[in-house]
Amino acid sequence: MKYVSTRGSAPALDFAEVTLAGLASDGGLYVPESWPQLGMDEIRDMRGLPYAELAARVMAPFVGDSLTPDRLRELTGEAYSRFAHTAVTPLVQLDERQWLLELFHGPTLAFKDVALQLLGLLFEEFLAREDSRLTIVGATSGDTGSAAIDAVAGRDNVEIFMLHPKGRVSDVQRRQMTTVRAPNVHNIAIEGSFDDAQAMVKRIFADESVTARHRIGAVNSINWARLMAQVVYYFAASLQLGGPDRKLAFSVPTGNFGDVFAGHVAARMGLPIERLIVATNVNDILHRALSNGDYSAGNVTPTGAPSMDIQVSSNFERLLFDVGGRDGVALGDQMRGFEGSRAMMLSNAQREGAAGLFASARVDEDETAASIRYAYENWGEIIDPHTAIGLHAARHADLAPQVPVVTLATAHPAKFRDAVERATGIRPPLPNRVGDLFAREEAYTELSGTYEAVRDHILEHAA
Ligand SMILES: Cc1ncc(COP(=O)(O)O)c(C=O)c1O
Ligand SMILES: N[C@@H](CCOP(=O)(O)O)C(=O)O
Repeated sequence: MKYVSTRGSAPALDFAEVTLAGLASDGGLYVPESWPQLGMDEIRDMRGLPYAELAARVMAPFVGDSLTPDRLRELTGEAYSRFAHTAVTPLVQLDERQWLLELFHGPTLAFKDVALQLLGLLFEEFLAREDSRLTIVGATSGDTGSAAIDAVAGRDNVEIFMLHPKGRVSDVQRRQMTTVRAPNVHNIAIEGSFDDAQAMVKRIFADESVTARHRIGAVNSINWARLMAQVVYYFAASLQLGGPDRKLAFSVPTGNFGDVFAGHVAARMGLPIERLIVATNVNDILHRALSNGDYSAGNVTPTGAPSMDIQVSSNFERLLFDVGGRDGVALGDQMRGFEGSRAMMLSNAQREGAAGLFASARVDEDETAASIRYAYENWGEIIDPHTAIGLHAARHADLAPQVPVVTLATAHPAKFRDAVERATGIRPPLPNRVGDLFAREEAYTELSGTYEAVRDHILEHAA
């Protein structure tokens, strides 16, 4: 399997290379040069497999020759051994139609663990082969940071610099990052938004003063391996609810468009999916883009679902590439135009290509709180604000009544205790697996929002 850049001019790479590269050298994102196809019988045969085994089966075509099937199975077995639920991503039925796919049973309580527990192992595996080191630079609106740090803390051949927007993540999220004491972990709080942090990360990849001295790697969903691992739970949910012989819809709380793009990949591989509902908060660039083609980024508005306080959604570029004719050169021009003006209109081909599978909804702060309350009062379920946005969109989706709708429950409610308590009066306790989070000392560096300050800090502290 080879991977090509969405901007058409970076070299094609294999899976091991793409995992270590993160971002393509032309500023684009890597995607498989074609989608592996699974037949209906092949998908049916996967029913009943343990999650780690299912993961190895679904991912095998993407991994290609980079790992033997046995080694891939060993790594998925190890990656999912730390989850607190034997199903890894269990389904919970809410009523005859609505379901939750709980993705927060990993060590740091959000869906990011599903991919990052594996990515940490993949880094170790591929770096060992080259006797090489990786300097990871990442941006987080709260959840990727802790999941990535958990996955790489203490490993010899990687170090991680994680940027979060100061004051814009929950106290639990911040502490899950800043209380990890390992010599290879560096937390940085910047003035600004997640978009600012993500733009700096992309600039680091293109900055020769850094890349000449350090091999830079990515843990954000710009890294293809992140998305690949997220494809698996679409199969897991579908197989439990009658797939591939019954179509499901998925409602996905969306920020950087990684999670829902993984659903698009599952559909491209042959999994029958009725609809992917892109649920945004008031930072609604994706809802505008999908409903009227207007992809223009305003300033980020802080909300009670801070992990989705994102305007520039990296993985949307992957969708535009895939549904808009896979013309990397043209898309490169379009994306560079967007980077200059922060605005663009989708082409007709891009809009029509997306319309086949995607729908979208914008959910405001009052609706989010009402959705948390609704889940509690009607089903006794305590859900976090991100999940609540997905559930609101699921309940109001325009779908045939017989189609089951699975909302991706992306974070544990305890990560956003204040918002949940405001909506329900109940303060969800932190699960034991996060330990004495509030007794541990925090350590992080605060930097101004300038690129130079961040770059110089990395150059000064990278081993
Ligand atoms: C809890 C939670 N829900 C939803 C999202 C949105 O996921 P994505 O960025 O893959 O669209 C994020 C992070 O982005 C998140 O942390
Ligand atoms: N919500 C994310 C934002 C980064 O998204 P990623 O999936 O590209 O890593 C976070 O919590 O950090």
